[in-house]
Amino acid sequence: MRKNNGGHGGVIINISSLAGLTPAAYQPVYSASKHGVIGFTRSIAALASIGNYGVRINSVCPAFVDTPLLESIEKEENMGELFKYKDRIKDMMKCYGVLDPSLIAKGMIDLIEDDASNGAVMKITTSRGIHFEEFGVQQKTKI
Ligand SMILES: NC(=O)C1=CN([C@@H]2O[C@H](COP(=O)(O)OP(=O)(O)OC[C@H]3O[C@@H](n4cnc5c(N)ncnc54)[C@H](O)[C@@H]3O)[C@@H](O)[C@H]2O)C=CC1
Ligand SMILES: CCCCC/C=C\C=C\C(=O)C/C=C\C/C=C\CCCC(=O)O
Repeated sequence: MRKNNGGHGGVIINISSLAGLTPAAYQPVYSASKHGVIGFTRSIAALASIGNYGVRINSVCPAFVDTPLLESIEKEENMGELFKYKDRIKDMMKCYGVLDPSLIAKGMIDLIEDDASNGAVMKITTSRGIHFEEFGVQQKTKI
């Protein structure tokens, strides 16, 4: 895929979560993995820019989305000792709302079409729709 390796370039979008930017008390391991996705995305995006890969790498961080994943909290085998908190997670879904998957698709198309976005961290919530996390260190670099 890398232009400097015989490829044609392109766009990679890594799927993180709002739980990759905020603490998630009832999903600590999930949250840690999603924080890792963001760190990896931003780092490899910086390398892609330095190395002239012609590949843009971005990440998307949705809040709750209406998919079968949300049903996973109903199973003790998934939640382990945190199963006792499942009603608190359901309360959060009621409080913040649940996004339609079509909005995540729109956000991803926006990232594909925006050739100025590399290393961007897109957030998608019911309250603010599609928007971006701002970091102190430059997050977007043109490729
Ligand atoms: N649904 C939500 O509220 C949110 C989901 N996300 C993220 O979005 C991504 C997609 O999640 P959903 O569509 O909601 O989940 P989902 O559970 O509805 O779909 C996940 C899909 O991944 C497939 N899959 C699982 N393990 C796999 C493997 N080892 N190799 C290949 N395919 C595998 C499953 O068969 C399933 O089709 C995940 O990374 C999730 O963490 C992020 C924020 C919110
Ligand atoms: C084994 C546990 C995995 C369970 C995964 C289930 C759901 C995953 C959901 C998410 O990734 C969404 C994460 C966090 C949303 C948190 C808060 C929403 C705040 C919204 C807002 O500020 O408007």
